[in-house]
Parts: sequence; C-alpha cells; structure tokens
Amino acid sequence: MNELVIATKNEGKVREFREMFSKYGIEVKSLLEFDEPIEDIEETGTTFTENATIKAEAISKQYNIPVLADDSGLEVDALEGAPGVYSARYAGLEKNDQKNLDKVLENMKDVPTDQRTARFVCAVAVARPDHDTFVKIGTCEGHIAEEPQGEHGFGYDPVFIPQGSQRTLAEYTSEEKNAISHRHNAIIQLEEWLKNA
Ligand SMILES: O=c1[nH]c(=O)c2ncn([C@@H]3O[C@H](COP(=O)(O)OP(=O)(O)OP(=O)(O)O)[C@@H](O)[C@H]3O)c2[nH]1
Ligand SMILES: [Mg+2]
Repeated sequence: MNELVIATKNEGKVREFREMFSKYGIEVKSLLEFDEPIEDIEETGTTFTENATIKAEAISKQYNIPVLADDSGLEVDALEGAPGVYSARYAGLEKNDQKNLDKVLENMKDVPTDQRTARFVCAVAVARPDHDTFVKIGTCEGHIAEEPQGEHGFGYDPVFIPQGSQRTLAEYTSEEKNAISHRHNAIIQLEEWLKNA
C-alpha cells in the first residue's frame, strides 16, 4: 500500500499521521485533499470507537476503498471524563481550540494539582470493502496544567502535561509527541496490518 485515505478534516491529525506513516512508506490523503468537497460526517456515537467506525465506514462505502479514521479526545478525571467524545465541540459547534481549552481551564480552576489527572484517547478504525471494520485504541496519561504553555501541536496540547514530564505537549517537538502520543499508541497496533496491506 502506498497511499492511505484518512477520513478527517483536522489538519493537526493529518500532519501527525503524515509524519508517523512516512516510516512505513505510506502517503496520507485526507478529506481536505479530495477533488470534490466532502460533506461533514455526523458523529452520532457515544464512544470513540463508534465515531471512528462511523467516519471510516462512511468514506470507505462511498468510494469503495480502504479508509482509516481517528476519533480522539481528552478525558479529565475531575470533570467526570469530559470533554471526552465531545472534545472538538466542548465550547460549541464552531470547533474552536482556544475556547475549548479555556473552558477546561475555567472548569478546573479550583481543582488541586494532584487531582488534575487526565488522558488523551485515540480510536483508529480501519474500514475496507468486504471486510469487517476493526478498531485499535491508544491512550496517553498525564495531567492538566494551570495555564497554557507552548506553540506546537493542536487542540488541548498547551494544557496537557504527559506523565513524568514538566512540559506541555505543545512544548514537545512533533517527533517527541509522535513517540508517546495516544495516536502513536493506537497506530503501533496497526503494524501487522500495515506490513501486509
Ligand atoms: O491537544 C490535542 N492533541 C491531540 O493530539 C488531540 N487529539 C484529539 N484532540 C482533541 O479532540 C478532538 C477530536 O475530535 P474528533 O476526533 O471528532 O476530530 P475533529 O472533529 O477535530 O476532526 P475529524 O477527524 O472528526 O474530521 C480534537 O478536535 C481536539 O480538540 C486533541 N487535542
Ligand atoms: Mg470530528
């Protein structure tokens, strides 16, 4: 396989998939690079697994090709798992990373350091014509910073400090993030399939 379609319109995800799949010699094509505009796929599931499956199967069926999709988000223990599957839409449907992150910090303002534990979760689904869809899940444990730091990455990266680190993920280089991220931890479980695909 030398090209894989990823059913996403999130440029941050596309960049990371492109970086991580390059070592397998696989080029990534996202929904942003199709000749015709692709309608938004409604994420009606209540779990990362369901939503990743919905996105992968929608595009796989429409174009009759193998497709990978990623549904991911941030689970904060002190917020009972929120924003969770609603991470992209936490502060509203407009999908504003800054507003989402501000809302997490605001909701966490009275939470002491030792209770700020959180994790990123990523479900990757692979849908193919005439095959059952399969899903792999990766996580990345850490805690929520008191204030945003760093310019790299996307989404909640400026407020997420991976376990054992003093820096936020937005202060990591892309190579450093791609070595420990939830997305990386999901993709490494695809290695067998990638080698044979
Ligand atoms: O700081 C972050 N670093 C990450 O590595 C990361 N991965 C996911 N997220 C957050 O979770 C939402 C996913 O929602 P999501 O899976 O529905 O994606 P999306 O709507 O942005 O794009 P699409 O793939 O659905 O087209 C994203 O928007 C982000 O807010 C991340 N934040
Ligand atoms: Mg989405």
